[in-house]
Amino acid sequence: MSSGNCKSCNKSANLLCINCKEVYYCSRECQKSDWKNHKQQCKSYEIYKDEKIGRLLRATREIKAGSLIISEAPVIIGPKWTSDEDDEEDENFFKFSCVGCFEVISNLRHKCDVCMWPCCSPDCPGLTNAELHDIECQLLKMGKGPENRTNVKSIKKYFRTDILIALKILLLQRKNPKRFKAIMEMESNEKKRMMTLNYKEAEERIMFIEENFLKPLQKFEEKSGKEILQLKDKKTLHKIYGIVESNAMYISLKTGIEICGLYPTGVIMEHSCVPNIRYEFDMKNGFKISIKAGRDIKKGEHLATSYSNILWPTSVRQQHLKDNKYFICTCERCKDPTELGTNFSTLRCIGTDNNPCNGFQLPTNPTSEQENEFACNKCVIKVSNEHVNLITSKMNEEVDNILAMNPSPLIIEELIEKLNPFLHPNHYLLFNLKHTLIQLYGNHKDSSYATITTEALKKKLSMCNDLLKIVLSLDPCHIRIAFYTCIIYYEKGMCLNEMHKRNISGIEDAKTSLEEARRIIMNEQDSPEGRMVLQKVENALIKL
Ligand SMILES: C[S@@+](CC[C@H](N)C(=O)[O-])C[C@H]1O[C@@H](n2cnc3c(N)ncnc32)[C@H](O)[C@@H]1O
Repeated sequence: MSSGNCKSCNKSANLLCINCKEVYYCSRECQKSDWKNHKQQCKSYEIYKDEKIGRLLRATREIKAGSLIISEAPVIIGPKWTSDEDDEEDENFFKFSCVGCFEVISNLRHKCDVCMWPCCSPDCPGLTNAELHDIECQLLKMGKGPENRTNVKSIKKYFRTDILIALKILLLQRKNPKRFKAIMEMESNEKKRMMTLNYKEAEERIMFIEENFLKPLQKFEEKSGKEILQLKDKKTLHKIYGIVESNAMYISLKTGIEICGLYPTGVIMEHSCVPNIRYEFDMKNGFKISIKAGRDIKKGEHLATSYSNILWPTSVRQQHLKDNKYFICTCERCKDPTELGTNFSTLRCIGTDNNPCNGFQLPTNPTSEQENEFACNKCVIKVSNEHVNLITSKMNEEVDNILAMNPSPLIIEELIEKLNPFLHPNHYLLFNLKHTLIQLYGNHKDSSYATITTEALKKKLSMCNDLLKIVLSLDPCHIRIAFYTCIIYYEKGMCLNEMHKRNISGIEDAKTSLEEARRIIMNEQDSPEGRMVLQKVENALIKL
């Protein structure tokens, strides 16, 4: 254990400040008594305003990897404001969220005593929690209820959880005006989202809110002569949805259900496709967020998270950020046609009939939708962006269809063979196929470790090494795709273990790979998948 001198009384001490990891205390009392002095030194960031990005967080000193930078409670928590596609598809599928704790309920046995909205149990603690259902319960009570209380379609049409987050925020103006003000000061991208698809979808939700809850509220206000909510117009509701779309963070509950929350300082973090921040939520402690340095951060660096999926290629990430967060990302990965040397979007150049080419086609201007095209690094051939989008989306569809069918290793091998002449070996579509394939080699009925050939083992090992190069370039500190990287190390370890049994590799190599898998997944123990994979890796290490 490391030690130093207590910052308060100078005695020898080994209690390190968990936040900055810079100073020691001999006891909690000494730490508490010094907090007023230490507070400013401990804080490692400042809020800075940039012309293009708006507010952002900037490191005021060097921050070591793993240090806690921010720990704060949400200003609001609620169900997501968009419905999952699966739920929309099947209109008779009976799936609701509990209005108290947001967990899925598959029947309507229980209802909140006050507003009659579905809940998981009359004892659900969320129902009476001042931070959760209590905020909107009285307004929901004013609602008309479903048109037909025995018809699933009608019930589903009424109990819409996608409206709850906006209602909660609207009601904060009465329940907690300070929080309401803090939320209304967040970025809403008001002008940029005008008439976008998000705007149109929000418009429909707003009309539902007005018809079912705000009209009855207005009637009540007129009758009683009391104003309950000062702001309840369409413009305010659109601003609220704009704020939620631009700032809300997704939180996965233990059961895998995703909800969302707004955090006072957390929302200021900017986006980068090469993030330096990781965060986790404490479900048992009011969904408090802990924001930590994902790697060593230098003084002056911006604190950045990724609003997108870093396993998507640049064109897809760009479109997603443009459609949902209303900006064009110009981070080092987006500007680099090779995507940090991975060639994640690179195609093969097929040349012409007379002049076949073995070069590669790369985007010329990846951050510009209008000016971008693909150009060969060996010949003069260029391909338009639209053409590339068209052929990759067709291939994407085929890959998705095959992967959805629980394919055998052979079927995936055949598809890789088919796409190989058109794509760089590291292209994201081949990455997806190979990431599935390494998990099937040795573990599928057609390719178990008992029957797999040594040649196939060598192929699996080489594929694992290729995939590792990609994930370690995209996410060297395991900030966002730890799960994917851990799986590759695990499969590599299992493959090396089998090779050891066949006397073609040392056991140490297998152990090193499995230990790396364990180290990486340790940070992901909060998620059910993370815990499951950790268990799998530990079992494999025991059996070595
Ligand atoms: C969660 S907010 C971040 C805080 C915001 N900058 C503010 O002033 O409140 C997200 C919005 O910030 C802006 N933003 C975040 N990252 C950006 C980036 N890398 N480039 C340009 N704008 C960015 C976009 O307007 C985006 O919709």
